[in-house]
Amino acid sequence: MRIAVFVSGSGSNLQNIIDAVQDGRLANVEIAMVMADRDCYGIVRALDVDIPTYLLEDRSTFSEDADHNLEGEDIDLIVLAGFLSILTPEFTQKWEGKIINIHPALLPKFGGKGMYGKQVHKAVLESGDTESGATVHYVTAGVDEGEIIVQGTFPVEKGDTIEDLQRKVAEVEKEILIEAIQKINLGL
Ligand SMILES: Nc1nc2c(c(=O)[nH]1)N[C@@H](CN(C=O)c1ccc(C(=O)N[C@@H](CCC(=O)O)C(=O)O)cc1)CN2
Ligand SMILES: NCC(=O)N[C@@H]1O[C@H](COP(=O)([O-])[O-])[C@@H](O)[C@H]1O
Repeated sequence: MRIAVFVSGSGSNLQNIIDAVQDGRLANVEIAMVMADRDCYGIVRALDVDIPTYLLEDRSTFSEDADHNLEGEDIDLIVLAGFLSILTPEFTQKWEGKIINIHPALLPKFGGKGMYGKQVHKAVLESGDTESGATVHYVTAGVDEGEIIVQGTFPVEKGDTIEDLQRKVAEVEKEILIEAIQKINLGL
């Protein structure tokens, strides 16, 4: 299975996929390309292992530019990994059922436009919820509205900070993203 990974940030989820391919947890999966909508450390991680990488900085045309780069590459799955731009309806329609995203909360709670990174953790803490987690879902034109594939949970403890949630989310994401990709890879 050939996958393309879209990034905007540190690329910890991309690194997790790279590691899983290299150690055999993701057998017969190839990261064919990485595309970024801004200069970010995710690009460094991709270049370190010689993955073809594209920096598409014009946000107004990212979906169109990304689609152009995907043409003829036989991509089976697009993974949004810490990706922060909203893809156009045209793009999500063309690639329907082939785009997944990882979100740092238990959707459908704490999702939608404006809900990314620390904003999500802040909202979870302010809600008083005693459980949170992360979600891998299919991507549609709406933001964070697609069918849920896998979720993982952790307890939110009294006194937890945004940084505590970031750490706990990262641990759960390491598991569920690989589980989701493998599930799709196996046609389950
Ligand atoms: N069409 C879709 N595009 C994207 C989806 C999706 O479900 N449908 N998921 C997001 C990922 N995401 C949450 O998991 C998310 C990312 C970004 C935002 C957001 O509000 N972004 C800001 C801009 C932030 C920036 O560029 O620094 C905005 O659009 O105003 C919300 C949710 C990826 N794309
Ligand atoms: N709504 C999108 C969103 O908030 N994505 C979140 O960005 C973080 C950094 O990812 P990274 O380290 O892989 O770049 C991850 O926790 C991911 O869930």
